[in-house]
Amino acid sequence: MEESIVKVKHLSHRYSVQWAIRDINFEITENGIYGLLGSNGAGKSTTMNIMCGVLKQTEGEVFIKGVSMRENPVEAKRYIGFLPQKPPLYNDLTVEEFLAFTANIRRIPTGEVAEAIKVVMGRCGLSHFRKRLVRNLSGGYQQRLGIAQAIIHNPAFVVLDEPTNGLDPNQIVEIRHLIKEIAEERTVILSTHILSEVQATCDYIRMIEEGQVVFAGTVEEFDNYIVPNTIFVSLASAPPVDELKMLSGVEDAVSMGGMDYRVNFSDSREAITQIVEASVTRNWQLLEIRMEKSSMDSVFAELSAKSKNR
Ligand SMILES: Nc1ncnc2c1ncn2[C@@H]1O[C@H](COP(=O)(O)OP(=O)(O)OP(=O)(O)O)[C@@H](O)[C@H]1O
Repeated sequence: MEESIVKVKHLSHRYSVQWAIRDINFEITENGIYGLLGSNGAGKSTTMNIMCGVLKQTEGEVFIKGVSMRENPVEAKRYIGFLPQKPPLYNDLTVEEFLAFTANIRRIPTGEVAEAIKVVMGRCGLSHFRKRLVRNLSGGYQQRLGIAQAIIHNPAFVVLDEPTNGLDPNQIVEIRHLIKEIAEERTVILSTHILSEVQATCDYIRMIEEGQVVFAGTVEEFDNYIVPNTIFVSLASAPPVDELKMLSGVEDAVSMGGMDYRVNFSDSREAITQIVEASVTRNWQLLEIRMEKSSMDSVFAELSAKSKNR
């Protein structure tokens, strides 16, 4: 049996009267970068805080490497590195001092602290700034330090809550690069409400909306979830849609109003060839033909609407 890295079972949480998350279930058994995607207030931070043991759930269980976070929090937390939405940095310490403080909290044996700091500063590109006060680091380097404190004890599982939030475009690229590097050796789960973030960084997606998981799969599956690959066709002299449906390679066609059609195909090359040929011989006056891949944004909008209509 594959070893479970993290298992979330029937997780629900209520702040006073309102449920923030309701019956969240998932299991991660393979390394990779997992995106927890959802709009603001969807329940991402609540889920991450519970997974990392900084918030106690109302119902359900979280297991990290088979260890219950509720029953054995100290042991479960050994396997986790966590960068909360607001990085827990101390402005008046230098980078090195802050990492020494973190190493202590993480119970790294005294004799191993210096080496652990050196390794993590190298990994996160912080070595040049070891003597700099945290307050004097740029936003991007503060985030690097936030990631460094999350991995200093070499955890198998790293949780990053909105790791690129508030960074400028260059810093975002650098942090994404760093996340990919640290994920080479471990499982990373990151939250974001930005679709392009998931596309650029993640292998898998869990989408959460109004406290419930509405999608779980690979980024590619997510992209194709609602609308399968189709062909968009625009014909100035629009024929009845049935004529398109009769063409070989075409499985179905719908009129989108005016001159536009969406065509489902069994064979894309055959369908395109047939449409182009027919538009010449039957004088349909082809204006445009292109493959359509559902955009992440449209999938996101549809999934959000679906979860609201449930
Ligand atoms: N401490 C709290 N007390 C009461 N309600 C809270 C608290 N923290 C979060 N909530 C509510 O719980 C719901 C989920 O919030 P959560 O912060 O988990 O969402 P999120 O997906 O991380 O959103 P964001 O991207 O805005 O941080 C929201 O409706 C939020 O208002």
